[in-house]
Amino acid sequence: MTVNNKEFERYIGRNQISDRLNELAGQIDMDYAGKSLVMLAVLNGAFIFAGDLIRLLEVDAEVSFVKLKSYRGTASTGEVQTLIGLMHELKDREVLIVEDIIDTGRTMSKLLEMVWEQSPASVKVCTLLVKPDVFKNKYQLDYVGFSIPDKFVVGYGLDYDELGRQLPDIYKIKD
Ligand SMILES: O=P(O)(O)OC[C@H]1O[C@H](OP(=O)(O)OP(=O)(O)O)[C@H](O)[C@@H]1O
Ligand SMILES: Nc1nc2[nH]cnc2c(=O)[nH]1
Repeated sequence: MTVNNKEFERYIGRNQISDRLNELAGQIDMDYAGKSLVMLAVLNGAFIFAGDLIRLLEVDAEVSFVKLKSYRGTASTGEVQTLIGLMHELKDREVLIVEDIIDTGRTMSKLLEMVWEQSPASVKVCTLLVKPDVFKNKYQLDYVGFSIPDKFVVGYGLDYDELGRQLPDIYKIKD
């Protein structure tokens, strides 16, 4: 499979993603039983994951978005830009941040600071993917779909220079 002239191979299939989402939704429903949450999804990459996950939840869930950007091509720029900031009243709310991937952890670190400034009742992080060799457990991740090696991935919302987001499976770059 080619995206923008780079070769990728299938890595996590749609059925595996779907099974894992059901498990994550079950855990979230249990943890937030009797409460309502605000799902804060990080654009662009998390739009598909957040859309699929929210439809599996039984607890009351509002949805809100921020748009942050740090990647260019297949590498982090080291700088996290806020393209759309927080729009939702988060004071005293139970906030569940939803990301497609945590790599260096810089994007999430910046977002956690932005969210805690709003005095929410609680903040938890749900990410579909994490690269533990890069992230090195810098802070707590409450819900993780899959831990993956330090390889660039696309599909299921994740892009390579904006292409590949529409792929239903997740692909990793060929060595
Ligand atoms: O842990 P980090 O090293 O900060 O990387 C993770 C971030 O990188 C990706 O976003 P990207 O900057 O590619 O923007 P996009 O979501 O619009 O594709 C991804 O969606 C995360 O937000
Ligand atoms: N598409 C994509 N975006 C990322 N952002 C941080 N890591 C990655 C990755 O492996 N793939």
